[in-house]
Amino acid sequence: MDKIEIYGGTPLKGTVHISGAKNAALPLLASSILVNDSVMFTNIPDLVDIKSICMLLQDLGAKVKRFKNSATDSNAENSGVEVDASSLNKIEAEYDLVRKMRASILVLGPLVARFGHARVSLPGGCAIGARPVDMHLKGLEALGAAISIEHGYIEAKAGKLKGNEIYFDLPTVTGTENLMMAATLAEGTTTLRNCAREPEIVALADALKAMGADITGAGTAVIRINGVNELHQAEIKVIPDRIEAGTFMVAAAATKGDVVVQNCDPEHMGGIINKLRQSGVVVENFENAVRVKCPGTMRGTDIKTLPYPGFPTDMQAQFMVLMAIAEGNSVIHETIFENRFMHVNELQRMGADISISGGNYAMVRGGRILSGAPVMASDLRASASLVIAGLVAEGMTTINRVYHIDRGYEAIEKKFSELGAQIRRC
Ligand SMILES: CC(=O)N[C@H]1[C@@H](OP(=O)(O)OP(=O)(O)OC[C@H]2O[C@@H](n3ccc(=O)[nH]c3=O)[C@H](O)[C@@H]2O)O[C@H](CO)[C@@H](O)[C@@H]1O
Ligand SMILES: C=C(OP(=O)(O)O)C(=O)O
Repeated sequence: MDKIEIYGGTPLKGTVHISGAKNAALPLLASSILVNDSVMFTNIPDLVDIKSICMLLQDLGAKVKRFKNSATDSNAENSGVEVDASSLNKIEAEYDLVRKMRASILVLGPLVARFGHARVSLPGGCAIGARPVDMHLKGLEALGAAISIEHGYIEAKAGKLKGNEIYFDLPTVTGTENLMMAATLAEGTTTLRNCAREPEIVALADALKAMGADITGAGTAVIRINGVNELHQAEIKVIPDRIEAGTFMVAAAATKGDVVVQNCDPEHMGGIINKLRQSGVVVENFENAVRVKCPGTMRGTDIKTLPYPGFPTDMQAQFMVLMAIAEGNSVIHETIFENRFMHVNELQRMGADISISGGNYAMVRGGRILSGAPVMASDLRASASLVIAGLVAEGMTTINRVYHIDRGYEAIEKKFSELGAQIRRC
């Protein structure tokens, strides 16, 4: 099993190029199921999760081709994917493919919308929490699908889906995406209320519109979809990964470096930039880039994870490292997932002073000097936090189980090496 070794203490310096967003690319690739033709996607990151969804689409019968698109992308290697779902001939997403990645649930809405029938393995929980899909299922029922759960599979049957009013109890990202995709081919109008407002949802709505869908309101709490009979060919470019960008920004600040994070959208990163500035980090915004420097002492600042545009839960673990070394105390309140502090024990092994209270509060006593240690990655963003801790720590850190990181960070060692870090995979 791969490990990452880091010899810490070097301030990061230079420019890093951000890849396409995993959490935008996954629903986009799933949306190709809605089209009885081919759809071309560019700026697709080279990640294990992308391979997983491509394998799932292929297993359903779609033709999936990876290609390079050096004309539009800076990371030309493997950056394009063409999906032709006209040959799709299976409506069952099997357990062996779904268990690799929760986001496989995103094929449910498109399959029912196009074929009136889908069988998708229940994705189950994961290291960060239970992660139910009840709102996805209630929404599909409201559109007229009969849902049953048997033998670990969700079965959804419908004639043609019919537009309806759907109110989400909580703003769910993949739930909003699944229902938005399902409603594009439903008869009549669907109104989704209390929607998630993440940039990835706007990106999906824009892509569906380019394919011929009639959608308004994406990025607000109310999305309206007038169903159309069919969608058509399109070429879609994936938006930059705001979480990858945020991870490099935190790493730059934590190592007291000076880094230009290129190919990102500062508009999507307000929550992250705000907290960095409150901690005393200098962040300059440009049109498609930010520059992060940390000339002086960093201060602890309290953080509460919230749905977008609030501070993202996917940046909580990385920020905790910054708070552990900043002067003063801070409280980190995780409100989205019930079990997203798995990195705390590992950070403590490196010298961080953190205690958990009430299950979802972490009290971080800052001003600590971290020291390298062997640590274990438990999930994707926990792995990223351990990489940042390793970059800051004195001496050698070895991160085990780094397969988690390959789900969501393209060429992470290469990108950090190019900024001067002493990091290698072994
Ligand atoms: C592939 C992808 O885009 N993943 C992101 C997506 O996950 P994902 O879409 O799974 O997360 P949700 O937005 O659905 O989860 C938000 C909250 O709603 C709850 N919930 C969700 C659905 C449901 O049917 N019932 C229910 O109770 C969840 O347990 C959680 O407490 O948004 C999360 C929150 O920003 C991010 O951390 C993930 O990186
Ligand atoms: C939790 C994440 O992803 P997923 O929803 O695919 O598990 C993430 O990207 O941090």
